[in-house]
Order: sequence, then C-alpha cells, then structure tokens
Amino acid sequence: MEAPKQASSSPIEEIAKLTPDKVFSAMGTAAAGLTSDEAASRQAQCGKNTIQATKKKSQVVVFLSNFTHLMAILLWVAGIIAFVAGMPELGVAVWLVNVINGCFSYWQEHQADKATEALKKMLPSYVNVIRDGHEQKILAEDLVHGDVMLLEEGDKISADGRVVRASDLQVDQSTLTGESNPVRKTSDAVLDEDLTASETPNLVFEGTSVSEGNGRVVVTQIGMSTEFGKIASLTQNMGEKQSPLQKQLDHLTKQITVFALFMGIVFLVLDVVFVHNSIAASFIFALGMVVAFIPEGLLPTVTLSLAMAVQRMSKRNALVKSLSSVEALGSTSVICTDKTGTLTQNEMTVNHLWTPSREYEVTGVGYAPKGEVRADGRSFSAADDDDLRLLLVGGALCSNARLIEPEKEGGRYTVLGDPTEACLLVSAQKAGLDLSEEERLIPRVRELPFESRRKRMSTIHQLERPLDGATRVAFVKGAPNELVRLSTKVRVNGEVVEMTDSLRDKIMHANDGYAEDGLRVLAVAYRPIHRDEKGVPTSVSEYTPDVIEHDLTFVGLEVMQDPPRPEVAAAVAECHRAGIRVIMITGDYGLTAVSIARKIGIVKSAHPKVFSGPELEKTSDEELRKALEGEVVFSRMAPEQKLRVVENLQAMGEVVAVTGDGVNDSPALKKADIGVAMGVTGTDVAKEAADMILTDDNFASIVSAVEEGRAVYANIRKFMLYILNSNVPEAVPSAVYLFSGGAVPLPLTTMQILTIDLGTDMFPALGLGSEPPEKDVMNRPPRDPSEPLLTGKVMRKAFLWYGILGALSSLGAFFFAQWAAGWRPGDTMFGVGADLDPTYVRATTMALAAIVFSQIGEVMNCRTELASVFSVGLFSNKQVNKGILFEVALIVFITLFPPFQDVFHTCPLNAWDYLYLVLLPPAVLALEEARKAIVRRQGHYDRNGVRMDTQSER
Ligand SMILES: Nc1ncnc2c1ncn2[C@@H]1O[C@H](COP(=O)(O)OP(=O)(O)OP(=O)(O)O)[C@@H](O)[C@H]1O
Repeated sequence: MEAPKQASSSPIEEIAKLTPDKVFSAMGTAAAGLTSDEAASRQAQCGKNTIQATKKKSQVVVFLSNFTHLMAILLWVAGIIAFVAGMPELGVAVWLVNVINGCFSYWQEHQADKATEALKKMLPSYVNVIRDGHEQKILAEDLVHGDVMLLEEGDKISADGRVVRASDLQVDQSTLTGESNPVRKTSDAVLDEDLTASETPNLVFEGTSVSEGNGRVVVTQIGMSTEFGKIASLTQNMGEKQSPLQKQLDHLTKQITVFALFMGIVFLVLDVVFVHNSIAASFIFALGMVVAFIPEGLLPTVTLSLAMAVQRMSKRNALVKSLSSVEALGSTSVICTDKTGTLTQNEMTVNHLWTPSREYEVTGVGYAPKGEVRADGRSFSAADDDDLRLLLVGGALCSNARLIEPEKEGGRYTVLGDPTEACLLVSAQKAGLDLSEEERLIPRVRELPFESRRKRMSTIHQLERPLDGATRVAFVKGAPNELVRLSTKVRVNGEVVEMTDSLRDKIMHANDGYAEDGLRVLAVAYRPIHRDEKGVPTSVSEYTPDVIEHDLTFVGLEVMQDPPRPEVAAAVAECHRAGIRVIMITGDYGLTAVSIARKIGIVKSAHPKVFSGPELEKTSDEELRKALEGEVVFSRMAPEQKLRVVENLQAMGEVVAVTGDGVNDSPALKKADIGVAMGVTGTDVAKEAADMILTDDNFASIVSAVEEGRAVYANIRKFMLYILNSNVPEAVPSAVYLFSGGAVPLPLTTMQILTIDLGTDMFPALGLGSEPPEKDVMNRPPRDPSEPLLTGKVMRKAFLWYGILGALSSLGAFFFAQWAAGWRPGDTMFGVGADLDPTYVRATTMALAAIVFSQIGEVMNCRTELASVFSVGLFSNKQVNKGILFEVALIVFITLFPPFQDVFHTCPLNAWDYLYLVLLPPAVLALEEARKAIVRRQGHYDRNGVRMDTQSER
C-alpha cells in the first residue's frame, strides 16, 4: 500500500471532488479497509485520534483561589488585627488556620477532579471500521486516516471523513455550525467551489452525529487536524457549573459568615460593657468567636462527598456525568423506564412461529442455533413448508445482527447488534436454513432502517428466481399491528390470498394471545417489487418507506421470549417503599407491556390504564395528568412522545428520571431531571444527552444510584450537624464569662477555640461524608428539592441538643477542675485576674479536652439519623475512627509539651481528669441513643430506623 497521506497534504476540498473509488486510492486505502499493520504504522506516524485538552486553568491559580475568597480574606484580616493588638501568636495561629484550610480545600478539590476525570475514562468511545477486510469495533482513539468507518443512526462521528457510501445518511452538525436541522450527506463527487467545508454534502466531521440512515466514510483527518480539533479550544473553556447544592452551600456559608461577624461584634460590645476589658483585649476575644463560627471547609467537603458518591455509583454500574446529577437523583420521585433490555434481559429466544396455516414450537434456549421447529407432533424444516421458509428467510435477511460463535467448545454464542434481530437468525438456522447461502442467492441491495416511530424495517433484495412474478422483493418486519394494517394480501397454505377482516382478526387474536403471556411478537411480510410498477422509482437508492411499505403480503409471526431481569422486581418494590413511582414507557405492544409490568410489580390493579402512542396524540394535557396520578402504562410509544409525559410529570411537581437509548430519545433525556442512557445498547447521541449512563442497561442500577444520591444528601446534613454543634460549646463558656462580668474567668481561650476549629473537628467531620447509605434511606419519601439544606430541625438538633450537651461537658470540666483544687461556690475562682494561675490553666485545658471528648460521642451520634449507631457498627466507619484517633493524639500532644503548653494555655492532665474525659463519649452517646430509641418507639421504627408497620406506597 502506498505511503500514508493525512488529507492535510490533500486539502479537504480536493477529496470532495473525487468519485468514491478515487477517494480510496487518494487516501491509500481500499473498500476492504486498511490492514492492521498499515493502521499501526500510520498511527506510529500521526499519533492517536485524540483532541488534546487545551491549556487547563493553571494549578497555581486554582491553588491560590483557595486563599482569596471572602472567608479567607476575613481570616487574613483577623490575623492582622491580632498582630496589631499585640498577640502575634494568635495572629500566626489564625493565619495557620487559613493556610491549612486552603491547602485542605485544594486537596479536596483535586481529589474530586481526579474522581470525575477517572469516570470520563471509564466510558471509552468505539467506532465500527472495516480492517483486514472485515467489520471490527475499535477504540475511536485508534482511528487513522484511510480507515473505512461504518456509520449508523445515533453514532457520534469520531474523525473527519469523506462519504463513500450513503443510505439516507443525515448528520446533525449542530456542534460545528449551530444549525440543528440534520444535513443530508451523499457519496457523490462535489464540484461546487463555493461551498464551505461543513456545507459540502460528501464530507462528515468529528464531533457531529448521525441522526438518520447509515453510510461508509473514509477517514481524512484525525485528532487536532479535524475541524473540531481546530475549534476545540473554544469549547473546552466552558467551566463546570456549580450544582444547586453547591450554590446553596456557597450562599449558606456566606450567611453564616455574616452571622459570625455579627456575633463577634455583640461579644466585643458585651466584653467592653460587662467585663470592662480594654478594646484591644475585647477584640481578640471577639475574634475567637468569629473564627469559631465561620464554617471553614464546608464547601470543599461537600464537593468531595459528591465526588465520592459518584465513584461509589460507578461501582454500582451508574456513571454520573456531573455532580449536580447526584443531588437530583436524591430527590427523584418518578422513574420513567422503557422495557426491552432495561426491565427485561434482552436475550431473546424465538419460542413460537405462527402462520395463518399453522403454529410451530421452537425448542432450545439462548443464541445457540441448536433446537428444532415442531408442529403437529413432528419436526419441520424450512424445505417442508413454503410459508415457514418465507417467514424465516424474510426475518433473517431483514436483520443486521450477527451471531458470534463461541471461541471454545461449549462456550456461549453471543451477538453483535440488536438481540431482537439476532434471535431471528437463530430460529432460521434451527429450521435448517443456511443463511450465507440465502444471502448469496437473494442479495440485499438496500435497507430502509428500523425506526421506533415506524416500528418496522425493510430490506430490498434482488431475486434470481422471481417471487410472485417480481425480480425484486422487500422483506418487511416489525410490530404486528403495523404490518397487518399495511398488508393487503396474506400467505395461507402456500397461496397468496386477499387480506380480509376475518384474517386480520385471526392474526391479531394469535398476536394478543402471545402478548398476554408477556411474549414479544414480530411480524414478517414482503412486497414483490415489479420493475415497471407505477410510483416505484427505477433506482433502488430512491426507494423510501412511503414507496415500499404498503400493499404488503403478510407471512407470519415470530414470537420471542424476553424474560424480566431477576433483580428488577425487588428494585421496583424498593422504589415503591422509597415513595418513587415507576412508569413504563415502551415501544412494545400494550398487552406485552402490561403482562411484563405485572410480573415485576409495576402494576397491581386488574385493569391499569394503558395509553398507546396514537391514543396519547388525542389526549389533552389535563386528561394525561389525571391518568398520571393513577397506575398507567404507555405502550407503542414513539420516543418523541416521552417528552410530553416528562413535561407533564414535571408540571405536576415531580422530579423525573427517564431512560432512553435512541437518537429520538434525546429531547426527553435532556428535559428530564435525570436523563439515563443505556451504556450497552444506547447510541452515542443518547449518551451525550443523558446525565447518567448505565453500564449494564439495568433498571436496578438506577435504583442503586438513587440510593447513593439520597445518602450523599443525608451525609452532608450529618456533616453540617456535626460542625455546627461544636459552635455552642465554643460560645457558651464565653457567654458565661461575659454575663458573670468576669467572675467566672474565661473557660476557653481564643487559641483553644481555634484548636478545636483548626485541628480536632475537621477529620472526624470528613469521615461523615463517607458514611454508607443507611438501611432506611430507601424507606423515606423523596426529598423535596425546595427544602433548604439547613432546616429548623437540623439547627435545633445541632444547637439545642448536641451543642448543649457539649457545652455542659465543657463547663462541667472547667468547674470540676476548679472544685478539685478547692474552689467552692461563693469563692473567687482561680484565674480571675491571674491568667497563669496553674488551677486556671488546668481548668481551661479540661474545658478544651472535654469538648474534644464529647465531640467523639457527637460524631457517633451524627452517623445515623434515627437508627441506633450500633446497628451500623460503632467502629464501622474507618475515616471517622482515624479522625477520632487524630484528635485525641493532638489534644494529648499539646498538653504534654511545654512550647505548646505556652501557646495553647494548657498543662498535663492527671488520672482523675482523664477519668472524667473518657466518661464523656459514652455519656453523650447513651443520651442520644436513648432519645433515638424513644423516637423510634413512638414512630414504630425498628433499630435500623426502618418502619415496622407500613411500607409507604405511592
Ligand atoms: N429491529 C427491528 N426491526 C423491526 N421491528 C422492530 C425492531 N425492533 C423493534 N421492532 C418493533 O418496533 C417496536 C418498537 O420498538 P422500540 O425499539 O421503540 O421499542 P421496544 O424495543 O419494543 O421496547 P422499549 O421501548 O421498551 O425499549 C417493537 O415493539 C417491535 O414491534
């Protein structure tokens, strides 16, 4: 083969002027594609087909941004004030808080970025090419110029290329041109010099997608030399948008910061008025309060817990594309799901064949062509029965799937392509047909591809031996009611007869019988095409469905089994417990749909409302919404109609997740709160429009993702509950000092408050972000998306319960130390007017240590909302355990070593002190466990927080 040429040396316009056969030689390739060796050598020369990321935001800028936001600036200023007020060690400490916080935030963001980057790599894109003479699936990044790429509806185009074969090929070029109407592409040479590249009808471009038809393309440009590569720098600069939760938190953080400033001013004034301290000393005191209240670390922790949830979801087969989807999943209230492949196994086996003259049984399971076709107590082969033969040949030749033989003896047969089509190949082989021989005798000359809207597909074949007097035939297969409607004749006992109403009834009666058993039925018909027929163009390339798909001769039915996935019934029941409705929207026939829906528990009533596509057209939005309030199944739906259902559900206030796989599903996927695309069978276009991709196409994975989504939200609440509650034990001792007019010396110094904020609180809090979903998380109704993150309930629990427990522990420790040294009520306390009094130092050390130890109990309390923490395992969260060890080590450390004792106003503690301290966590834990037990008993919940009496059904 001649030396490789990227079309950069032969301008794209030149390629457009060539006829298809010349294109091959110009690109050093052939209709049978490149050889693997040639492709490898071209890749070695020109590199991989990737769009290199343009310059990302500099890491230095990203790092520095963690030190320049509002809160950070406040802390910088606070440090300066401390210096000016003559407390340099405090200034250094405040700055240190800021630096550590900033580094920590940067690290968290970096982890979150890494997690999302890793996800992107989990969904590589593939392309079908011809190499070494046969069709293969390769990674898009391995495309080289000269590759012959096969395009089908829904494919994303992965390189620039010249079309060499097109069958109704239409391409959506909106990513390049902004024009959303699909553009028709042809393989003919283009001589018009005035066309721009994107206007040239025989060129296709990277980043665009096939909206209809199929075709073959010779790759002319890859990677950064494609048109898309050239403009990639423009699109890659689009920043990640903040999710609603992140926005809410940003806002909340600002509000709390303002509140902290307000509290600081109040404490300053009170200090001056009540304790008569100097303004400088009061400033320092107030500063401690401000720093204590500012919720540092809230936003990055939330970002990280969202990212961690995204990672956990990916392990459960759900790839989420943005962090905001995690939240929407948490509040999903309706899941609209299709049936085939999502609820069912999509491993089709034809188990019955039906013609107006006979019903056949087909034995054998799976895709192995082993089994037989039986009727009237004997085995039948295609050669025995003309109608049977036509049914099987028509079905098999009107298919694009391929059966792949197992590599090892005894292995499983697999399929390439649509399982609905693959099983037709299997049934034909079971009746003894040699399909490659049939393809040779009746070659396909054109395809009118399957469309969900038409619910059928046709292929046109050239005949050696005329059929019904014609030399061309169209095999049509599709939904039985559609084909019956389009048929004017029927094959009965080898003869062609006129279609009558009674024959129609007979066919539909047979169809309904199968459908009621949950079986999927496909009809096969044919249309002889006479050359001189009126209205039929002479050129096959001009055949359209309108021209071909009418006046059909009905042949028979292929009936296939597609059993529900075993895990789906439990997942549906889980949805119902979780207050989530499941609505089936399928292209399949109503009776089949209802039968499957009943088997998996989606419908329970005897006569659920069934809306078919055509019926929906005639229904007003008002009627539709009324129907949506009850049990309803949507059948024979065109993908476009999903959009209307989604819009109406959203108008009813529901948060909707919708599944889809085809090009036409995109509008509904985009409109949905959570668009869910199928990773295996979905088109690239659907995957691009979706928010989440199921790597196993399984409905149960959506439910797992919802569970994770709910857990994230719950964890963020737990985290906030924890970090807010410690504000109370930090503030109350200072308030006691203020309102006693200084008679009670300050139980916690400003440096000690910073110690809690800076060192001890952060790590256990982080651990709460990785708490796995609680057992009852799917037993609660969906979260109202408008509910604020910080509800009155959370604040009451944080401030009035956990916070007060912490404050009592801390004040108790302070007074305990004073009392142990001989102080009695009425006496002047140790430390009044004497900052370095040893008893006072011990008492403040105890006040500090008591907060840290009571926080150990609190973090355990925060881990579950209602369930006993023992039901999830007291030490089951490793992150929390590490956090606890860290905080205890830190507190022991700063009490033991003299330089730290000076800075933190601490001293070593004795055995009695430690006895007091170690009693705090169990006490705090026991009190909260008792409270939870009472609430559980009142509400009839079990130890796991799961309601015992009812399963909430909606
Ligand atoms: N490859 C095909 N060729 C011809 N007809 C088909 C093909 N696949 C499906 N059909 C027919 O078209 C109908 C609609 O198909 P569509 O893909 O929209 O939905 P579905 O596969 O039945 O189910 P779901 O919407 O739940 O995935 C099917 O019920 C079937 O009768």
